[in-house]
Amino acid sequence: MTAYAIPPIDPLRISFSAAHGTMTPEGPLLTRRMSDVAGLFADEDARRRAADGDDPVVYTVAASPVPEAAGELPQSLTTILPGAVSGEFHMTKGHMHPDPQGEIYLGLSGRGGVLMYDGTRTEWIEMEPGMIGYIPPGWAHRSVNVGDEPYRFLAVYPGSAGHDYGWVVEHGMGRRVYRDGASYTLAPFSAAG
Ligand SMILES: O=P(O)(O)OC[C@H]1O[C@](O)(CO)[C@@H](O)[C@@H]1O
Repeated sequence: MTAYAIPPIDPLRISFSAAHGTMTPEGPLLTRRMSDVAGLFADEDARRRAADGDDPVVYTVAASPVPEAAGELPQSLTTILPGAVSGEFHMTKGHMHPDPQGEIYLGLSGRGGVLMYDGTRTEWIEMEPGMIGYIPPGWAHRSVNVGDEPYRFLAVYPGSAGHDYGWVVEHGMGRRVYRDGASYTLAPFSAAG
């Protein structure tokens, strides 16, 4: 199956591969390449050059068939490929839940983090295999790969939470995450340009 199931759905046994980022049974698979993330990185010219070049995959999201519908608890595996644009690490677009509800991430492989922003305060949670990152209601969230291998995590979230990407475009995310030697540093947020 490569689509969400239609409620009401039966109880499901879902297996996932931390090594391959797949779910069985499968739901929708989303692939975001450099050409899909205009305006995401601070250095938009460098992003455009990468998109016009080999247009690398920035991240994929493999969902189970559990639908994004009220009352359901969908899950997905996100894999952020290693890399950076002018030193700024690969990341997800980031969004706010228009229906303010929490979400959990479970780190599966690689090194990453969750950047959260509520419009005033910024929080950063380092993620690694075996770590749960909790995103409370009212916090926009973006995941970042700060390592040199794919960073993968399981997300579980309320099906009616929704994805508001416009909020992040309007308010930013508080910080940007840059390579700093073998580690990383959080810099003040700047608009893409
Ligand atoms: O929707 P974005 O910000 O591109 O990021 C994808 C993330 O959002 C989710 O779809 C749900 O929060 C996750 O499965 C995934 O990690």
